[in-house]
Amino acid sequence: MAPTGIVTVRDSGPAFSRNRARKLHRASSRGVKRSTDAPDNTQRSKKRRKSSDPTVGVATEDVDELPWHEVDRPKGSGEFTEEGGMLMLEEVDNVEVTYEEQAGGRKVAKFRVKGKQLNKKGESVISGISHKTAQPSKPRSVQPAAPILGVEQSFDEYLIPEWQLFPLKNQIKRSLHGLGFTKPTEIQSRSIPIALQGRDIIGVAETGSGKTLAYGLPIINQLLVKYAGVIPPEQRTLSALILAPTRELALQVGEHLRAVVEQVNPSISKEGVKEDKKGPRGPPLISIGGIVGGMSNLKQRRIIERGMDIMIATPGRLWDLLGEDDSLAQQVRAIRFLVLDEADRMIETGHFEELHNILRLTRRDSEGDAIDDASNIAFQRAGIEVTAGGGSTSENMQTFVFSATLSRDLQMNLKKRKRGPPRKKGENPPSTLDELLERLDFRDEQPEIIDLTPEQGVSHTLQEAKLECVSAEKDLYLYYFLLRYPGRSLVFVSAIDGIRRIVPMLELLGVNVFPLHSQLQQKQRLKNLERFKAAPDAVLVATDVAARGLDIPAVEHVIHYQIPRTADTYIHRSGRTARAEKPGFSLLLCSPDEKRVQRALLQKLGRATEPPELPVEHEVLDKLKERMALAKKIDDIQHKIKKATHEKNWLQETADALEIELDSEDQGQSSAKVDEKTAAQIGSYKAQLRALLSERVVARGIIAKYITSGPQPVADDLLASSYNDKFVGVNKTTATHDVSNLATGKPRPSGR
Ligand SMILES: Nc1ncnc2c1ncn2[C@@H]1O[C@H](COP(=O)(O)OP(=O)(O)OP(=O)(O)O)[C@@H](O)[C@H]1O
Repeated sequence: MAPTGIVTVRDSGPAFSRNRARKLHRASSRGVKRSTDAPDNTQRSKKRRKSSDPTVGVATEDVDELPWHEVDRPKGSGEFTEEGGMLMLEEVDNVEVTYEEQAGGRKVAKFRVKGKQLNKKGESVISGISHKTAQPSKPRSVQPAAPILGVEQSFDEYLIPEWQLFPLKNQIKRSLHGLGFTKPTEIQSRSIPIALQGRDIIGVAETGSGKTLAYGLPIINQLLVKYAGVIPPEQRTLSALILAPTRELALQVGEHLRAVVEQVNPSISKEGVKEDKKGPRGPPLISIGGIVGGMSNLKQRRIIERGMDIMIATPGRLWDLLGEDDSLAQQVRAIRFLVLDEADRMIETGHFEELHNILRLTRRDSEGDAIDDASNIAFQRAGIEVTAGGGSTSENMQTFVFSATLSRDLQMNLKKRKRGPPRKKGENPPSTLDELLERLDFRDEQPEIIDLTPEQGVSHTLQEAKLECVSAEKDLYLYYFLLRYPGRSLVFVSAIDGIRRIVPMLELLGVNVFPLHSQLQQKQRLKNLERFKAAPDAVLVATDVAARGLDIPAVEHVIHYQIPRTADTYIHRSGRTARAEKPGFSLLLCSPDEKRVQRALLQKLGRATEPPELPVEHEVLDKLKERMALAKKIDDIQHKIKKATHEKNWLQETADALEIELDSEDQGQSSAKVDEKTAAQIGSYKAQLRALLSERVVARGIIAKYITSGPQPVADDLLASSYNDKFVGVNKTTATHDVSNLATGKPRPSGR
């Protein structure tokens, strides 16, 4: 009698339940066994369970020929005795299961042992039996690469049914499933089919709506098609150039695309066989590289020499490198995909010229030369040899322009430009962005414009609010907010000086805070971002360098410490939270002197009403004033010391350079005395602050000593941990909750 067992899968889905085992047993005349490497357990088991459905069946022929081996029976398995029960448990490694559709829509599973050589008929050979596999697209000599690269592995579409209709390679679908992206976002479902048809796209959709994969998946798909059945060369030539406005964004886009690619292609050995993650690593199937400012030149040269399929670059650094490397310039000319991510921001970052020159490399014809004498000079200066209209640009290059904020005017202009007469020579374009887009040589007669701009400009899952306070108290309100609503918070300020003041002060107050601005070294910028991402309660104080595109998981709050200069900046800053359908909160701190700017901002955003005011527990706020005053005193003194030390160093350096001796007065003996006194003062302030920070702030009406009595006994709440950790007598609530309750007129839930 053939042994009875369980078919299950090691790497996906839970083990079979007892019930399921019984049903499986019924579904197969020979009994079922346990496989440990089939990819799609859950759905497959569903099909088996539905075996009464005539269109779904499982071919079990030859199953017994697979190299099964017995494994220990789990404890309690003897209970499965009804209907014959489970007598033994077996498993098998490295078996791939594919489904073949047969007449009448019946699906039949075929089994193949991975890594086995194909015979002459393209069949894999195992234990003396043959199983048909799909043929590689071109007949090829037998080589180990074929089973992995030549044959697209099966993927059970039912695992992510909402991606089923998208003609993407199975590898991508498997990866989307692995990443948990079970359905496309709206911008993805609108863009991907069009991009796969070879069309150009201008896509506008709210922040955090998945624009990166909207353009990224079609690019990866095309590369998978290109490499199907072929071992990619060690040295790649560039297929896609993605331009992004900031270093962080460029690196993040790279990580995002790499996550999709790596899920399915851990690595390819020199022989083309897919290796285990722990095994020897060869070149990746799709190579993605980043070229950004602030990275070592040597490292970037290495990346370029190694070659890549997809390059993500900031325009400034790429233009520098193009000047040094003719072959790179030639590769850029021949790219298959050009992407401008956050196109509108790129022209704000002062890299318009570089961007414009890079775009010119991708133009097919000499039309651009009439508008472009200046860039001819730039090319000569940079030492780049470009023959206008030269034949090496690709005819089928696709262009994707994406942002959360491309004005409707601009989109209209783009349409008109294609239909209407060309602009006369000497006539200025309506805006810098229009001018930029004019440099784009869309191969498409009429690029597809997908405009999903939300009416409010910001993500539909964002709760907005404002808090009016005088400038001098913004620090206090900020500190209050961070304690009152713990969670990952991103604070935007308009100038680096503000960061230099706010960060040390919050540090003194015990807040886990990090700075991010353009004057920090690149390494430090990335390190701070990583630290911010790692701690759930961390605070990042940043300039608008962090406003665009950064996808930091679970940012709960965005605080505009100063009113942003433009509506777009407000939208992008606020878009660092409420991403991928998650809720988020944005708070505008507004002082009386900013009121006019705030009104103008709201008008630009098309808002008829102001955002609701965040309710504040004033009695708690008052109690924070003492802490804040001490922190300010300490910070002021430390700042003065730093400044004095800096001046002293400068004096000494100048004296050294002039080869003169400083007398004792110059050397600042008196300042040493001041230092001692000051150090004592700082010590005393710090001790006071420490004492205050060690106590929890107690709201009015609470008698902390008598938590079980008094006008408001709080013991029950403390036991239930429903209180805010930092404030006794104030309930744990979210800012979104408090503001929306206020808007609906419900009683305030927080505090008492
Ligand atoms: N189909 C999907 N399902 C679930 N999450 C997704 C999906 N596609 C992308 N995401 C996730 O959504 C988040 C936002 O994606 P992305 O950074 O591409 O947004 P964006 O539209 O470019 O935002 P921004 O305008 O701010 O740059 C990312 O964390 C990404 O991993």
